[in-house]
Amino acid sequence: MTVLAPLLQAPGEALVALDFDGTLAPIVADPTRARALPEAAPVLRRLAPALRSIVIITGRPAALAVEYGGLADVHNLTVLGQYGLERWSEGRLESPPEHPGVAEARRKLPLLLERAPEGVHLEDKGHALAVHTRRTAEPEVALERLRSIVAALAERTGLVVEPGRLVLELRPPGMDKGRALTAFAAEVKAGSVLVAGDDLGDLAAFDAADSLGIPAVKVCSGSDEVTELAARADVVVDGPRGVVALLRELADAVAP
Ligand SMILES: O=P(O)(O)OC[C@H]1O[C@H](O[C@H]2O[C@H](CO)[C@@H](O)[C@H](O)[C@H]2O)[C@H](O)[C@@H](O)[C@@H]1O
Repeated sequence: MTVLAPLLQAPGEALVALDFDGTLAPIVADPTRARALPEAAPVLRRLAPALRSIVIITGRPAALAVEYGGLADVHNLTVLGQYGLERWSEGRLESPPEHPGVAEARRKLPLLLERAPEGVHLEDKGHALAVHTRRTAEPEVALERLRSIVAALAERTGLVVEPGRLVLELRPPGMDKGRALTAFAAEVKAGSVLVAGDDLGDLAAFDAADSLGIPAVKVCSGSDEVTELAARADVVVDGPRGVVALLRELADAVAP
């Protein structure tokens, strides 16, 4: 029996919740160059009318995920960006005022990173700041060295640290992918859910899927970098290509 069986009982009530980087878009060294696989948008366009809804829950700014995903013309799609702070749907973006701690962290981080290993780079997402180590000579070592510096700054600025794939993000508290998924599933009255992710931030969405009280399928977009999700997933697929193949299998079943 296919792992998709819980959704196939009543596809019109099914919610598909997807992460972006590492799930729809292959991981690359420069975050500005990440793009969803070209097959992703067409399969979502095919799937969306047959399902209750599709939601992308990402650490990216919502508008950027739409742009990098080529998703602007996918209807019945909502993008919850910045771990749920932002919302994009049908071309409309809702974004809250900036947390004051972000401005303070933005001012202080450059000085704190002055002695960081060569290749550490800062991504300013407006509502959050991401410190990346992927482009350093020893990314894991660099990440460990920066952990306490970033944690101390989070403490001083009222932000929280969101760890991810060779990245430490400083972002506002109060929202995460689990809360975002729980609220969205209730809003659309989902009768079943498929949730797919690759990174530590997606664990909260896995937890939420298990607590919704509806049939849930947890999909790990597998990688050598993060192993925690595989242990919790119903199925592990081969990175973004595997995720898109699974979505195509779903589309073939519900929107032939
Ligand atoms: O929730 P997501 O959609 O998975 O976004 C999480 C973070 O993804 C991005 O960083 C990751 O992907 C980069 C591009 O492939 C890669 O270079 C980096 O090492 C990864 O951590 C993004 O840059 C962050 O802003 C997102 O929050």
